[in-house]
Amino acid sequence: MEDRYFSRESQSDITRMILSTAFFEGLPEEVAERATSHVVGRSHPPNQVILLENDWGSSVYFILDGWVKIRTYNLDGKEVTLNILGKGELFGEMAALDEVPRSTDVITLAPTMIGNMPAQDFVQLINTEPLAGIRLAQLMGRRLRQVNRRLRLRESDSASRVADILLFLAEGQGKTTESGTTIPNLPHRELSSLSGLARETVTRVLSKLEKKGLIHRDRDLLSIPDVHALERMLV
Ligand SMILES: Nc1ncnc2c1ncn2[C@@H]1O[C@@H]2COP(=O)(O)O[C@H]2[C@H]1O
Repeated sequence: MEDRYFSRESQSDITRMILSTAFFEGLPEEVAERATSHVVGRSHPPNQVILLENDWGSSVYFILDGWVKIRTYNLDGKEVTLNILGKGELFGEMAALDEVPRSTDVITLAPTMIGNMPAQDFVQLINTEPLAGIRLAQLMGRRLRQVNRRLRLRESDSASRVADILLFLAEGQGKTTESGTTIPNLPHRELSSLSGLARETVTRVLSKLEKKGLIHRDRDLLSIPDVHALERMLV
């Protein structure tokens, strides 16, 4: 699939989608509209590199649809998935705020639509709108909590570690419906890389969780009827 810039006519859709993300919730309309006035929407095929570790860049990215993986490599050259971000999340804020190179690679995992905001507009927004600063601090706090929890569970059993991964996907992009919280039904190799467990182990644990009624799966979605029941597994 070719990259495709959205036509001018759909720019208002892009703006609407960005304004409906959690980051902009509660911000004065005129402030949010000014901040997003230079955003360019772009759709990407799966497995497209959006950012490369150590590159310099000048944009912050809002995921409008689809999902991306945050990837780095360990000293043996093995790929490590640090996180998977979905619709409504943003990335690229670290280099934008610190004026340092990108800290990781970011790659699409599915057809993904992304809004690119010039870093200077993002920084200006954070500088002038306290609520935007709080939203950013909340987002970074959530990501730090997730990393801490993953470190704490490093030596735990495989069921706790798979539950942790499902929970943090739910925290980032879960949608709550009547049947619980739903997240994308990601390929097991991605959950394996994210949890540090073998793919076969992930497959086995997911089947057990499904038998116990802790998750349900269909082709594209995985639903968690009771998030607290999964939380109780984190030992
Ligand atoms: N552990 C993580 N969880 C979620 N996002 C991350 C994590 N590490 C890096 N990122 C994002 O990946 C981006 C890579 O480019 P930046 O360093 O500009 O900003 C980074 C963050 O937005």
